[in-house]
Amino acid sequence: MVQSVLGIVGGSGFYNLPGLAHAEWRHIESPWGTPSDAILFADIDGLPIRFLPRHGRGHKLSPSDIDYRANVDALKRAGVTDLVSVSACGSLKKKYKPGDFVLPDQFIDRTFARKTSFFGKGCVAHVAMGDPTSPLLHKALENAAKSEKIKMHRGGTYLAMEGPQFSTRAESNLYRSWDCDVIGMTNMPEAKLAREAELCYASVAMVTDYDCWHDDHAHVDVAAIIKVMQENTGKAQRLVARLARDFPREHPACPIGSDKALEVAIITPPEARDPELLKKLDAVAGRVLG
Ligand SMILES: CSC[C@H]1O[C@H](OP(=O)(O)O)[C@H](O)[C@@H]1O
Ligand SMILES: Nc1ncnc2[nH]cnc12
Repeated sequence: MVQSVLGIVGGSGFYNLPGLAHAEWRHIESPWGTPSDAILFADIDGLPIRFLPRHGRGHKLSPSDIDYRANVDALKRAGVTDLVSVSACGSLKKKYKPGDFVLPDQFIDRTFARKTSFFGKGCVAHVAMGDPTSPLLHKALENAAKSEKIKMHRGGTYLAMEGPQFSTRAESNLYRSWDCDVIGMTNMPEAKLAREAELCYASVAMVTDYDCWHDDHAHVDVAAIIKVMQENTGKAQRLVARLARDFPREHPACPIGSDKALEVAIITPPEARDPELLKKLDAVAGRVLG
């Protein structure tokens, strides 16, 4: 049996998880770089929780400066089996209002200045990304939202842009014409790397604004985002606490195979693999590389 360890990546405005038992910030080293911050080790009703503030406490890292590989690797080293991202996002449709929570089940990656894979020269792997999020995590998050009376929309496409500037109106309308639902700057390559690390992944996208396409709303700015985020953070913390209390203590096998993603992904044969790269892959791919 594999014990569940719930990882939480806190986005803008979500830098701490107060009131947890046995809470302790621990620095985890990663061969991939420097994680955004120490990881808060704690538990809720006996379920181990590992919390990492994505931009660091004090919001010191922009979306392009975050070392997503180091973050996912450090969370894997900290024992995480299931990873929930909590993010601020802009709404690309009228039906998603500031304060609403969305559970995206698809992503479009428009980022271009980030390291997107643990694999490469000396060990090539191609993981499946057709279904990038975990249906079991979605169900658990939906139930937690229901119990906490938080409005949540299940499903939708999250457009990940590079930033740090917000979109032009032409870009925003382009993404709307692609039928995207919400926009943010961080869930890619995070979701790809979580899959490579065989972590079940889900993102809670908390709507803070209507980006810049909506005639009846002012264009997005950070002050407005912070205001909505302050209202949202309490809700997000309640959601996480409820999710943890009701979470299965034994990690259930992922119905879409996220927790076994590497079994059918590595194409480089053992004799051709680079030993230096294999050393760095000890946490994310140790299960299959031995
Ligand atoms: C502070 S507004 C823009 C910023 O907020 C979101 O971050 P996160 O996903 O970590 O909550 C968005 O993606 C941008 O990075
Ligand atoms: N409109 C927006 N675009 C990109 N990232 C965001 N994060 C919050 N609102 C956003």
